[in-house]
Amino acid sequence: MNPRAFAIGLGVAVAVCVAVPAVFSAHWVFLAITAVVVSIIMQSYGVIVGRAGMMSLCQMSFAAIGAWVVLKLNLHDAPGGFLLWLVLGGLAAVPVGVLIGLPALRIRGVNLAVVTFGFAVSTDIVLNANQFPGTGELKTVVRPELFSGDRAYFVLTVIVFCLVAIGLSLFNRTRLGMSWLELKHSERAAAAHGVSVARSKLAAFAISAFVAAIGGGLMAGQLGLVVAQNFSMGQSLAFFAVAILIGPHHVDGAIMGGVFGAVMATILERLSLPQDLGGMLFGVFAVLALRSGVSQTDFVQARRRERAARPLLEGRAEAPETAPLSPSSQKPSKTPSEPPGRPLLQVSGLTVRFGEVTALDEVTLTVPEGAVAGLIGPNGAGKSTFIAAVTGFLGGYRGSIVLAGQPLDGLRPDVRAGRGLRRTFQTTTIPAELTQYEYLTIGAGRRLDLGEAGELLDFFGCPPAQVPVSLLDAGTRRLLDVAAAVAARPKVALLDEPAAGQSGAESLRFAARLAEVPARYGVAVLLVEHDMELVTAACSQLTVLDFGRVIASGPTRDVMEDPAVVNAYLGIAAAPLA
Ligand SMILES: Nc1ncnc2c1ncn2[C@@H]1O[C@H](COP(=O)(O)OP(=O)(O)OP(=O)(O)O)[C@@H](O)[C@H]1O
Repeated sequence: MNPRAFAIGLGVAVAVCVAVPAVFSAHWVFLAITAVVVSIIMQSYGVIVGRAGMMSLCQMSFAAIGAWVVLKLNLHDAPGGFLLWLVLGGLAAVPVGVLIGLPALRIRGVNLAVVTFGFAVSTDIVLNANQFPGTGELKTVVRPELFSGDRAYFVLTVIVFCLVAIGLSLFNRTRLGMSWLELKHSERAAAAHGVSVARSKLAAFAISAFVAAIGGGLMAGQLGLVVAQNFSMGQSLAFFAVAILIGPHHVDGAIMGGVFGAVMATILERLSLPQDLGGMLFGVFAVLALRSGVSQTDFVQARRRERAARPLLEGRAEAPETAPLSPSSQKPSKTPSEPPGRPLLQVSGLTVRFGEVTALDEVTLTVPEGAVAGLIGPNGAGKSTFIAAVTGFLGGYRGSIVLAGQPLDGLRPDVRAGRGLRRTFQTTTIPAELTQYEYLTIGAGRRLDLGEAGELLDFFGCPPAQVPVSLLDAGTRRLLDVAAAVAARPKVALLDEPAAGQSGAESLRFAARLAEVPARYGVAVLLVEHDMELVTAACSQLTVLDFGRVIASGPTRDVMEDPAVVNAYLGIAAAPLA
């Protein structure tokens, strides 16, 4: 967490805790409590909707679990008191959250929304048929002595809000927390970075359920007794709309959402406007936000980050070349010809069929330690299919894939990534709201220090680490993707057309850098490219595919001069090698 933002946030919280109880009437203090409680529930939407990008319409059902546990324990005068009950209520919602999250492993988007809405509807029915504990006995929740009055209870809710915000902010910095952002944009990219998509999704459901239930428990403490309508599916829907619109994964967004959610009704009443107007407005804005895919706080933060980063880009335009290259890679037109090391990635007899189409036919290929190996071929030759099968994104292949002596067959993509196999995609899906540094951290799977991140970015010709992805052009995003793959220090990085979108000069510069990657970072490379100048400059060995079959393989120079390759791929335009 940014220390300045933390200090400001804490200062504001203290000021609010002093000012609101001192200045506001009892009615407004009560509304302020509601606003903070809703803000806490908004933070649960922030986790599941804002960060992990999953459409959950049942957060109020999780809140109901928290309230139910608090009321039940209160009814039985359970030991520990309200604060312990609150935590137990949160914990009780966790397994339910995981259970509701299980379908999310297979479905997403609107289908997931329907499943979660189904849970909200069921909860509604159960709650309407059964009273909350203590309702019959009229036994209201006993608040902690220190926070028994509404004014003091307001302070308690603010403290809980701050604790949740700090907890989530710390968690967001962990690998799992960061992985949510990538999950939101592309599950495939997350898996390629070694993120277990299942674990990441279930963790998001579990944590969001916990936070929502804490909010529900606090609501029980505020009202004394609650009824089913406090947690209705309509409420879940309305809050979801607010969350999409405002972006409660930012603290200010959660507060705005809470204030809107709690105070809107009162404001409309005071203005003599119909209550439906609030819901309609949120509905319209939420649809707009869904269409643009950007919430209000995301938009504002992105602009702020971009403004701060622009001077860095301007400075860079004056001095684009900073990373030192070793003398051996200064002349990119020369074909590297280092003797290959021991075999690192060994692919044997790889065969992939899509129905009648044989995309790969008994392909055998080896990437030696310390090498940049090239894989070329005409469109549709099977290059991307090869990368997908080797990295585990395509099951059902025949043949064997061995990395550093360990067979990988049957393993999930994220497990293969963890074993030291990273890939990039032809189409990049880097979350635009991240900074380059944050994206590198996700790719690396560990916290990089800023110096290391800066060196990597500089080496690949990317701007400084703090520059947000939203300011990068398509070609630079591809380079960032390569940097993120290398940042993980895998054994082998498989790069699928990383230089697409680069000018001729940029691509030769990239070739020089790529040729240096094995020695500099200890990462062997398999490069899929159409740019023959780049391939010639970067690769010491080459394999050529045509209609899924290997038609030539060996040192780059020999392969490029092979008549079969010239006929099938290079054609008469093949340039003579330097
Ligand atoms: N999911 C799929 N379903 C059916 N056929 C597929 C699928 N993916 C690839 N193919 C087919 O497999 C063959 C190999 O495709 P692949 O994308 O691997 O080629 P490529 O060499 O990467 O081409 P390019 O250079 O255009 O990226 C093609 O005939 C393609 O139409």
